[in-house]
Amino acid sequence: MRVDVVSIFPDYLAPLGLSLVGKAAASGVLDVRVHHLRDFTHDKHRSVDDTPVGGGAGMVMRPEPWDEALRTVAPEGARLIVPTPAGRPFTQALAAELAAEPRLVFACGRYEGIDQRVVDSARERMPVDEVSIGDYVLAGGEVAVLVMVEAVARLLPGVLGNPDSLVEESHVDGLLEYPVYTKPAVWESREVPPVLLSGHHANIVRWRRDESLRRTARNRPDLLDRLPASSFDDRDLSI
Ligand SMILES: COC(=O)c1ccnc(N)c1
Repeated sequence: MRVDVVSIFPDYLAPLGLSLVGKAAASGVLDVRVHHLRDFTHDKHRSVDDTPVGGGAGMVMRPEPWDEALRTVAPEGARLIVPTPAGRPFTQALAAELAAEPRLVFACGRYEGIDQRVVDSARERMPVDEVSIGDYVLAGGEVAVLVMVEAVARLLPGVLGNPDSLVEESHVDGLLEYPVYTKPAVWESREVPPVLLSGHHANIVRWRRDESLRRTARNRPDLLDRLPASSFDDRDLSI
């Protein structure tokens, strides 16, 4: 997968060279390229923003540099992702969808955002998703790109040492993941749940599902509402 990121703060994307994503890039599974938006300006001041039409506070990012950048960086076949608080929610399902794409381009907005005509124009050439990583506002899209690229990269074949880790994790089966424990069996008088030491696989599986349901009911009851009734058996209702 090739990933291109356009930003006025390219250094913000340096963490993409580290850890899991960095290893994926080094192994060739991921080809990450960061571009400075100001390289697509032609005035003396390399300006990328201007005052909002219709008034209002702040500045809006000009269409011309963005259009040139995206036409240069995002050829046919790429999928454009625009991080914005006004976007559709970024979810594990969307991460999985994006992980199947051969080429992603991320446009990092700053100020009050990018002139909407840039997105409208790009939509005539490629799939465009305006995506939010949560119900809060950031100073720019760069942090959201770090989040999304990591969530996508870890799903790519060969990136995670043990792909089984992807099977039982939060949001994969619609539930939050169960609590995990390691040695020692007793730590500061706190015991690991005995069932986990029982060696009884079926009981361990049952206990873990019960804990997933309890954690989901406590922290994300909205997720339970989305699950089909067939996801639950009679025992679940007693939790
Ligand atoms: C400037 O971008 C943002 O503030 C942003 C991007 C993606 N998700 C958010 N929740 C905010």
